[in-house]
Amino acid sequence: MTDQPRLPEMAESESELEFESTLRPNRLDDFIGQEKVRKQLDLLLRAAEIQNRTPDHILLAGPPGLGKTTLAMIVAEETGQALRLTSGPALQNAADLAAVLSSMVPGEVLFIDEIHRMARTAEEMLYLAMEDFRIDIMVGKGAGAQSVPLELSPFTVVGATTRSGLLPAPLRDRFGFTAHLEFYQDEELERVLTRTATLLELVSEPGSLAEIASRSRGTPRIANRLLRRVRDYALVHGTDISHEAVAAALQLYDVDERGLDRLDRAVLDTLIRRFRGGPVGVRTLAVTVGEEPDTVEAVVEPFLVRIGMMARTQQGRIATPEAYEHLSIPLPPL
Ligand SMILES: Nc1ncnc2c1ncn2[C@@H]1O[C@H](COP(=O)(O)OP(=O)(O)OP(=O)(O)O)[C@@H](O)[C@H]1O
Ligand SMILES: [Mg+2]
Repeated sequence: MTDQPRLPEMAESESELEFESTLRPNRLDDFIGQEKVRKQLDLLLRAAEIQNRTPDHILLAGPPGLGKTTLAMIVAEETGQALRLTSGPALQNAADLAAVLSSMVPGEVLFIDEIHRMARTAEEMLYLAMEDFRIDIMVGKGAGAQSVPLELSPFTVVGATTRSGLLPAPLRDRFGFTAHLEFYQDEELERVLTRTATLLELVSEPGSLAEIASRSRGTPRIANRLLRRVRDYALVHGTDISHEAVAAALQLYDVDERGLDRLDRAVLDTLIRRFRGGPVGVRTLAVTVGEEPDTVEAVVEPFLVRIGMMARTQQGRIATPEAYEHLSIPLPPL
């Protein structure tokens, strides 16, 4: 899916996807961090098990790389049900969704990634399916077209979105539970990296994984990616995952001490130099740096806001004094 908000710096390749899937925890207990969401999900799944019914529909919301797909797979694993994968962009009309729904087995977990990008007609069919486990299929064309009801076996929808604000309220309301994934603490990312290092049989100097964690923008996917680049460096230079390897590899890939990459810095630099620190709309910023607005909105902005270098105002985005300081640009006189 090329137009999905992409993490900057390194595009996803086939091997990247493989790498990610080998690192996905399969059980809720192995999922690191997100304490609250884990407890909420655990309760929901256990209650359903006791009552011997399919769990409520679950919406997973949050920025890319925080574990939405991983959690969807865990839901299937924990309930012992089959997982069916589809995505918003693949559901371009009601017929696409009808084809998926009519072929589901009872109890199945239907994972709809990027659910905010579904076609409107498919969305309307999904409301009905989620609520009543029933859809109306149109048979025939033109004046002779007829709507035929089709009963479905109960199933659980797990939707994932990086932009829950774009979901129409009626669709949002059909989910019994919405999990809001938060950025991870450095200490949690260090645990993610320790787990990855063990799986990849890497030897690391004390503190070096913490160093990578602190530059990973609160995101497990980025932490794992950076570790992979450091691993490359260590491999080529015949070292362990040392502090020196971390520093050298991250410098090579333009990741600075605070975890900002080239795109983050370009956005801040544009905001400060071209727009005099703002306020400016996030889309204008994106177009000016030549990046997809979705990427800037879903990936860059949340990170910069979180680390206090960008602020959102009614009029648009502004650069904070921390941003000037980080880029070594003098603050304008008041
Ligand atoms: N809590 C976690 N513990 C361990 N590993 C994690 C955790 N969350 C994510 N990961 C790892 O990070 C990678 C990205 O996670 P995942 O694909 O689930 O993110 P996502 O939220 O679906 O991202 P996107 O919005 O881009 O689809 C995976 O390889 C997964 O192994
Ligand atoms: Mg995903």
